[in-house]
Amino acid sequence: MGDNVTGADAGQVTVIRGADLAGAGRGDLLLRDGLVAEVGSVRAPKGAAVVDADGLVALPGLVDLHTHLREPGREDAETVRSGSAAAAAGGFTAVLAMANTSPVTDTAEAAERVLDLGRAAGLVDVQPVGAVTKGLAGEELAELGLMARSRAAVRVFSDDGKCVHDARLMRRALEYVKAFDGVVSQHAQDPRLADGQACCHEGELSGRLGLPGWPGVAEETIVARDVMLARHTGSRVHVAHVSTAGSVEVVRWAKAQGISVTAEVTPHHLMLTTDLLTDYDPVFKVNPPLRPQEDVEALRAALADGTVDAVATDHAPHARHDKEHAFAEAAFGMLGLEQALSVVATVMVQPGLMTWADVAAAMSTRPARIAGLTGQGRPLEPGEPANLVLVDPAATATVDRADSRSLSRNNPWHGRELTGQVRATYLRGTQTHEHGQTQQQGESA
Ligand SMILES: NC(=O)N[C@@H](CC(=O)O)C(=O)O
Ligand SMILES: [Zn+2]
Ligand SMILES: [Zn+2]
Repeated sequence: MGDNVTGADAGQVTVIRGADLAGAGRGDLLLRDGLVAEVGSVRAPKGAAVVDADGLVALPGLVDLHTHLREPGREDAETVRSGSAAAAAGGFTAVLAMANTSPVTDTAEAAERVLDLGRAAGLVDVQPVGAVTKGLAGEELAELGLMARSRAAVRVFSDDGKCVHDARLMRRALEYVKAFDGVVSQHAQDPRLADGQACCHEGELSGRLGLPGWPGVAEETIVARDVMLARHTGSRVHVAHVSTAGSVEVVRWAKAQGISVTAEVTPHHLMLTTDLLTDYDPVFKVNPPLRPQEDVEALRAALADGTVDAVATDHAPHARHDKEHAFAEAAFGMLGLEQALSVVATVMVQPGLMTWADVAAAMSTRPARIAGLTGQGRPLEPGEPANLVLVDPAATATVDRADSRSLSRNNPWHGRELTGQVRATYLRGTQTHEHGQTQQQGESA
C-alpha cells in the first residue's frame, strides 16, 4: 500500500489489535461506520481489516491549532491538499488553517472556501481561522460574527504573522467573540520592540552575528497586556507560539488568577536554540525566533505541568525562492506537521517529562477544546469518532527533507535522528496515512 491512502472504503471495518491505549492499558479497537464501536478484547468480524498494533501506542487523532496551508495565494509553497497529506502523515486528524493567505480569510465566504477545500482533500478536518482585522491590517475588525455564523463556524480568530497591536481593537475583538465562545489567538510581538526586520533572539549572539535583535520582552509585554484584557472582558485569549520563560511566568500567574488564557508551544521552540543561527542558515529563521536553552527548559517544564496547554506546529511552508536568501532577507517560518509528534516524543516522553496520556492531552484533547471542535480530541471509547493515530514509540529515524508530503522543503529537522514514529492515521475510521506494513487482511475470514 502507498504512503498516503485515500478514497478508502467508507464501509470498511477495522480491528486494531493489542495497542497500548495511552493510559488505559492494552486493548483492541473495532472501528465501524466512522466510530470506535468496541474497545477491549474484540472478535474480528468477517472481512475486517486487521492491524497488528503490538508495541504501538494509540492516541486520539492529533489536532493542530496553528497551521499555514498557503492556499489561496501561494499554492507553490503549499496547498490545502498537500498540507493535509503532511498533516495526516504527522498523525493529525484536524488542523486550524491560519488566515494569512492571499486573499486573507477575513470574510464568511473566504472561510467557507477553505473549509470546502479541506473537505475536498478529505485527509484531515481543515478548520479555518478567521482574521481579527480586515486584511490583517490591524485597523478595522473583520466580519467576526459572520464568520462565526457561516458554515465554517469559525471560533478561532488570529492575525497571525502580525500582532493585534492596538489595545482598543484587541479589547473589542475579545468582547465580540465572547458571544459565541470564540477565542483570539495572538501573535504576541510588539512591533515597536521587535519590528519586521528583527530576526534573531536579542542577546550577545545577535550582536556578534550583526542580525537585528528580537527581545523576549517584545512578546512578554503583549502577553501581559492581553491577559489583563482577557480578565477585563471575561473572554478567552490564546497565546500563539509562546517562546520565552517570561511569557510562561505571565501565563502561570494569569491562570492562577482564574483568567481564561491558554497557550501553545511549537516543536521547534521545545528543541532548537538560537545558537543554530551561527551558520546563517535561513531554515532556522522563524517568528518568534529560536531562544536560548534557558527558555527551552522553561517551555518544556511549562508544557509538562500544563501551564502551556498545547503543542501547535506553526507549520510554515515557504518556496525556495522566498527562503533561500541571505538570512536577513529570507522568509520567516519552518515546516512542522510531519515531525511534531516525533519531536515531542524525543524531548518530552523519552526523558520522562510526559507520558503518552499527557501527549494525548497536549496534542489532541486540549487543542480540540480550545478550538471548539466537538468531533475531535475525543477519548478512544465506544461511540466516539474513530479519529486516531498509531505510534511506534521505540522506532528511531533520521529526518530527510526530501521525504516530505509538503510542497516545501524548509525542514529544520533535516538530518536529525528522532524517536517515536507515526505508523498509521485514521479519520472517522478511514485510513489517511500508512507507513510500512501494519495491515493484514481478513484474520478470521
Ligand atoms: N512563524 C513564522 O515565522 N511565519 C509564519 C507566520 C507566523 O506564525 O507568525 C508564516 O506565515 O510564515
Ligand atoms: Zn505567528
Ligand atoms: Zn503562524
